[in-house]
Amino acid sequence: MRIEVIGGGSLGQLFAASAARGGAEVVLYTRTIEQAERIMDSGIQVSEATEHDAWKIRFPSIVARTVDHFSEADGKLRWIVLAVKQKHLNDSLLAKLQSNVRAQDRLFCLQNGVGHIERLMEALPEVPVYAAVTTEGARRIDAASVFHAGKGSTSFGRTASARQQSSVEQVQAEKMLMDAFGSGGLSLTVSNEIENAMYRKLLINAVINPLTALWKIENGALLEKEERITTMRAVFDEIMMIYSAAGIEAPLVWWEELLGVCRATARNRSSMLEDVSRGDQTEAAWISGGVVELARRAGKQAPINQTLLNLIEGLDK
Ligand SMILES: NC(=O)C1=CN([C@@H]2O[C@H](COP(=O)(O)OP(=O)(O)OC[C@H]3O[C@@H](n4cnc5c(N)ncnc54)[C@H](OP(=O)(O)O)[C@@H]3O)[C@@H](O)[C@H]2O)C=CC1
Ligand SMILES: CC(C)(CO)C(=O)C(=O)O
Repeated sequence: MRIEVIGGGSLGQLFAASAARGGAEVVLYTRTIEQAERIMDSGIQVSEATEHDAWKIRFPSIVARTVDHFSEADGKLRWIVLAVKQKHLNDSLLAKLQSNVRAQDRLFCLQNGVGHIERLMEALPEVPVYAAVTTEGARRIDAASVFHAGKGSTSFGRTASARQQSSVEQVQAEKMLMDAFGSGGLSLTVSNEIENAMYRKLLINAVINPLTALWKIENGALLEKEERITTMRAVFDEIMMIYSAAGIEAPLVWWEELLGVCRATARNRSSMLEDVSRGDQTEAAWISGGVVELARRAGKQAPINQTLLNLIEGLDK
């Protein structure tokens, strides 16, 4: 089996290096030639937070090329791990996928937020598209090294509109993927309710990310002031109202779980705070904007999430 990872950032380096460590044949596609050459020369180093340890994976266990070399598979089972950000999923990358990804391939999408799975399924109607929801935390150090900041797990599955009776090939392909990543140190499980995981993660990101980015605080600091908790609750309640109108099952215990994520990631700077601090485009359009779109489709308004989106986009360069 071959695993091809598109995007050599934080998650891309972690997933590519882990799959290679687990014995899969791995190709990592980078945006720049400099990064591909650097990885071919020195490999990828992964620093583990928990083990105070670092490990390295080198050519020939891992091959790096620029994304211009991404092409059709040679008939072998191929998983394509899409590890770019939402903003990178532009027409040019979609066209590249349309030209080179076939029905026998499988697409594994790690993006936070919503909207991308529908878009990919529409662009690639023959291809099995899997949504992946991960609690792994990774931070790119440089072109060839990554910090595995938080050890988590990843659920993956096909959304209801695409889910069919599992074929033997599908079950085998999913098992091979789980085995490869499992041997490399990443825990993956197949989920038959991936939407539930996606909407739970969307809610967590839609509350934590814009507020931490606007207030310029670490995740744990959200719990330090009454005004912050009251604001979080207002965003949470609006999303729960929209989920209910959209027919999305969302238990109230998600509030406690959200507070738990703030505690568990207390010293983290959210990805949106990081993007805003660097002056980069954020994923707000697919997070707060994703909530606004869900509301629109359910015939509801989302004034709080719309305002958060405007505030964040107003900051963007
Ligand atoms: N990091 C994390 O811990 C987590 C991230 N996620 C989600 O995963 C997704 C990826 O996040 P993350 O890894 O942090 O993002 P990064 O910004 O670290 O990585 C994205 C990478 O994609 C590369 N890229 C952009 N366009 C292309 C292209 N056309 N072809 C090939 N490579 C390209 C970028 O290259 P270059 O640097 O050269 O521009 C960059 O290296 C996001 O949607 C995020 O929300 C989810 C959970 C946890
Ligand atoms: C869970 C959380 C909020 C952790 O920081 C995250 O996913 C992010 O920063 O994007």
